[in-house]
Amino acid sequence: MQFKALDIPDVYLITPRQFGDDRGYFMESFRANVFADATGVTTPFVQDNQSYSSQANTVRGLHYQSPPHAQGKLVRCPQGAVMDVAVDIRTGSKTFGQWVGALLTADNCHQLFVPAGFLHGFATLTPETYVHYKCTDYYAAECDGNVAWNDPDLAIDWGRVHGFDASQVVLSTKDARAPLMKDWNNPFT
Ligand SMILES: Cc1cn([C@H]2C[C@H](O)[C@@H](COP(=O)(O)OP(=O)(O)O[C@H]3O[C@@H](C)C(=O)[C@@H](O)[C@H]3O)O2)c(=O)[nH]c1=O
Repeated sequence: MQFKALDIPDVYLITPRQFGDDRGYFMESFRANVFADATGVTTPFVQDNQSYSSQANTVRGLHYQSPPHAQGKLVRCPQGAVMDVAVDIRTGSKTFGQWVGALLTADNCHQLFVPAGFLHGFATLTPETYVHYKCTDYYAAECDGNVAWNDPDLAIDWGRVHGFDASQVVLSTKDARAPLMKDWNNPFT
């Protein structure tokens, strides 16, 4: 399993090792000791989530849970393809307000680790897309929050070269009403 730190420290792109044969392949998709050694994150993952999006150009995000229930997330795409994005909202961070993204597909088996203190979101690049992620804290509705996926101050590229079409975006009602960063109170002080 390979871990590559991205341009924002603490965000990792993870490539599991595949053992291929005539049947297909086997891989370990998560291993706690290897993950902790590579990232230094020892907070256990306590909840697994899966979402299914029927259409391409669906954006879920940008989401966070505020302290004391902030979540680190280990994200993968077992069917289809997504552009997965992490935005640094850690007050005082040198990379505050910056984003990194990774193409996660069922074929490349890549995973993105998004630490606590980040906004997280993804755009589906294919119909019939599943996203699975492990979380380091339980869902807490009262700590749930979001920021607009298309905030011009963030200027996120949701995967235009991979076919993402912003004019066709599919959003939840909640995400369509999300505030801009400049109008939002950051709970990560
Ligand atoms: C996230 C979550 C939602 N729910 C419920 C609340 C709501 O009624 C329903 C759908 O929730 P949402 O619309 O927030 O689902 P969704 O837009 O898919 O939200 C997710 O987006 C990605 C990008 C993340 O990073 C996740 O943490 C989560 O915020 O599911 C849970 O019961 N447990 C959970 O852990």
